[in-house]
Amino acid sequence: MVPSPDARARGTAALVAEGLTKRFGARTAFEEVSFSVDHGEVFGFLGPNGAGKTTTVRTLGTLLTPSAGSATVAGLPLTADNGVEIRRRIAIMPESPGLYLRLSVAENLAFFAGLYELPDARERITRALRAVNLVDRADETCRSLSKGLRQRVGLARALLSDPQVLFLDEPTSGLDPVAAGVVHDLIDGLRKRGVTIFLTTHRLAEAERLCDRVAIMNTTVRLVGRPDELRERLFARSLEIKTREPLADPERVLSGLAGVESWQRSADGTYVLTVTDPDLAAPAAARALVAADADLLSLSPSRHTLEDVYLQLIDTDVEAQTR
Ligand SMILES: Nc1ncnc2c1ncn2[C@@H]1O[C@H](COP(=O)(O)OP(=O)(O)OP(=O)(O)O)[C@@H](O)[C@H]1O
Repeated sequence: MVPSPDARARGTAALVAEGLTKRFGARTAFEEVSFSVDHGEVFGFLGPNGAGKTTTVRTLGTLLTPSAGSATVAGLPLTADNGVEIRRRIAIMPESPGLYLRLSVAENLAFFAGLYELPDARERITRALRAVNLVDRADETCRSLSKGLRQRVGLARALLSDPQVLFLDEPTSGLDPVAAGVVHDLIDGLRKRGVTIFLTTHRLAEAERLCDRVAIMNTTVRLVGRPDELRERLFARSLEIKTREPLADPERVLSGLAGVESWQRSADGTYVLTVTDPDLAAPAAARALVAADADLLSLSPSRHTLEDVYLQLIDTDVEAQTR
């Protein structure tokens, strides 16, 4: 599971894409995609339908040949000559786990261990079943399993080869929140064991919970960073103030405060202060409100979610296209 010590020692990234592009005839699936993923990182790849996420996974996974650009996968340049060795070092869990429904869980895993020509198949299958908490379901046919359990068998299949880099394409697609939560916990467990994970998802809360960094993708990579970094980069910092009654003279109370650039009142009556320095602005605002005899209900920094960041970027793209 853990990347080979020599790869770590060389300080190579687990995954690098530089100007990677894939076209199908006149249609561009993705273009000029560049990013780098560190060993042991969980890297989220977010984007709307048709953004090129699955095609990127298939290209990095050596199933498609790029039209332009270059990449390094699990320490090896992505070339036709390296295809076999790259496939030995990685695993891809596609959106649909691709199991033989008439075979049992263990039979499926044995079949794939044979297909991948893996040594010590029996131990690997036991380890993979343990990793996804399915030891006691090993003899059940996959047909009899729920979608969530089949997804876990798919994950066990991907883990058979002890991959250095694991590509998870929409791993919780179609799962209910409880089943999705189980998959999240399993992904957390893999991260703790040092597996590098490249995760495509539509679920922004999932990316926020699981990923060290995310790339927001819409044919090309629009933004890469930690979720909190992206929030800061895209949104001005602000403070939200709720009072029991509207302020009689808000301009007098809120303008000119230390660390505050401007203020406005939102439709629900909250005062939103755009701030340059929250450490100065929050106490200054609290003092001013007390001095004005206002009944202060709450004063807190505005919380933007990764979903806000995503929608802001994707909306900008839609606007640009319709202009
Ligand atoms: N084999 C193919 N031949 C032609 N076009 C393709 C092929 N595979 C993908 N495409 C096109 O490439 C674009 C990107 O598709 P891709 O499936 O990678 O997007 P995605 O971000 O994974 O979308 P979704 O979230 O809906 O799965 C789409 O316009 C798609 O129609």
